[in-house]
Amino acid sequence: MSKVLVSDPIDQAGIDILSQVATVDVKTGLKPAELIEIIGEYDALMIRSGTRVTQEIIEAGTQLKIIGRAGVGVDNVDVPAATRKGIVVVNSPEGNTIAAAEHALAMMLSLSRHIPDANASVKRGEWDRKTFVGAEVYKKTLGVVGLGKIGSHVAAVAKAMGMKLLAYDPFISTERAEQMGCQLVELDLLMQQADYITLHIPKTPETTHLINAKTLAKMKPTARIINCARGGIIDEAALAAAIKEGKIGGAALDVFESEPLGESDLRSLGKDLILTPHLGASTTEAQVNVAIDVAEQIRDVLLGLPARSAVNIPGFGPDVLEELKPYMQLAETLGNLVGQLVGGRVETLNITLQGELATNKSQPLVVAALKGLLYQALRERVNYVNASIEAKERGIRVIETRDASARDYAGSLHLEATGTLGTHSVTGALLGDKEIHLTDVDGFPINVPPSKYMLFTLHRDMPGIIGKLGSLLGSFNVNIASMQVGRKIVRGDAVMALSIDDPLPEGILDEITKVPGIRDAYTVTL
Ligand SMILES: NC(=O)C1=CN([C@@H]2O[C@H](COP(=O)(O)OP(=O)(O)OC[C@H]3O[C@@H](n4cnc5c(N)ncnc54)[C@H](O)[C@@H]3O)[C@@H](O)[C@H]2O)C=CC1
Ligand SMILES: O=C(O)CCC(=O)C(=O)O
Repeated sequence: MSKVLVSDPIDQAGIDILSQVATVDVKTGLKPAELIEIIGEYDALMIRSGTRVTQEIIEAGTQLKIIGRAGVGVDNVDVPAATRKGIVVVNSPEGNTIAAAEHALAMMLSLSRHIPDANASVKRGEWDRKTFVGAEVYKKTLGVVGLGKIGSHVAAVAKAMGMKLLAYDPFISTERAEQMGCQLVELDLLMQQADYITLHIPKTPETTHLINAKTLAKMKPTARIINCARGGIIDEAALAAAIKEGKIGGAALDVFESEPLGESDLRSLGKDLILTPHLGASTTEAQVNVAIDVAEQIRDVLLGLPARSAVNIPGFGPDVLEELKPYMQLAETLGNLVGQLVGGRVETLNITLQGELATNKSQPLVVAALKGLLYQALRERVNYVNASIEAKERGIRVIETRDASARDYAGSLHLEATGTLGTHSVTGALLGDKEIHLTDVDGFPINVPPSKYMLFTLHRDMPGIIGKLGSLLGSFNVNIASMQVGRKIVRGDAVMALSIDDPLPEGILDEITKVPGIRDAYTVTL
């Protein structure tokens, strides 16, 4: 049975799902060295933001197949290191969207009305109504930095509260922003004009200290900034100074450059700064959502199925996967087959997407074909995550072509591989949307379903050759399940595709190529 380590607090709903297919150990609060020591036993690791999955931990995770982040941000996982090792990294892109958006809105209102400090003063026995005079958000301008899932929800609620909306997001269109009632502007303008600024962007090298002394200096002295996205997007020292010097109206932070927050100037600032301990996703609903979402993906991957939200398998979104699922196996089978026909080192793989596939997203099919192609070399070590990297590292050039005019089948794939030993090609399609058929080998039309053990010959189409091959195989006790010849002209060159019940015994290939008329023979295990 597989083993899953859960190293951060995860809702029981997720543990229950994992327990259907694996032994689950919940060990929270592990130090990095402790995690390194035990991670080698586990097939999957499930985390929240508390565990930092470094390259060292990934290297030690020799059995790891998947890392599941029960949340959105995967900045606490060394994703490139996981990808190199073929480990799938999944997250829950939507499970905590509402929770994080509502936390940002709560921060905005709390800041405007000084709720945390007013509450603390009443609890101290005071009745101070002067210090805590606030400001309305109605008709004020909210600047949303990052108009993705969380930013959009914040914008929708803020609009309903009567706020004017500016947005900065270089990756969305003006039309999309307008649909959400936002005017898309540059960051500088947003910083200058907004009364409230809320950040909803990932932490990347480009967004680290995006908000710094210079950008803070552009804000109105009354404006307030909220960060419920990631620590480090705001330069904390510059922010503390700006608040202390009264250069801005205030800030609310849920996330910090280093978590848990240690010694910091931020702790000593008064009512114009609100701090929460990374609570954006901490609602009962969100924790159930993300635990189920990620646990289901871990379960699926452990069962050999694809994950719906893998962050390191480009182009494998759930909608694309659903559409291409039947063709993925076709691409993988053809890749495996052509790799074995070519033998040796492959230098170039030409992939032609034909018919209806010509208009589809092709990346998953290319990855599946490469996974098949590399199977002989890497066996179980190649998967959808690392197939492209492995191909690149082996110097395999991938050329993609589209041919919408090919109409024999709704959609078909043609793979041509060139290696040090020569060039071979295979074409395949789906019958009845499901059943894989080989429709062409080396330019010769055939129509056979692939089987586990196959023999292909390139021969001269002449009387007696099939009989001779049949007798030879019989003399080696090889049972033929099916056989088909593909030829272009009568008595010209031809290809024979045989499905056999067992692997070919040693030495028989040489005997086959000695049969007069047979030029080449290839045995394949799929
Ligand atoms: N405090 C908490 O507990 C939580 C924090 N988060 C964080 O919130 C952030 C946003 O999450 P989602 O909305 O789900 O992500 P998302 O991927 O839906 O949206 C992010 C948006 O940021 C934009 N963006 C990327 N780089 C940018 C840049 N340099 N400048 C401006 N915009 C840029 C993207 O185009 C996208 O529209 C993430 O960092 C996530 O980790 C998410 C959930 C809970
Ligand atoms: O696990 C958590 O509570 C943090 C959530 C978060 O920051 C995220 O989903 O990106």
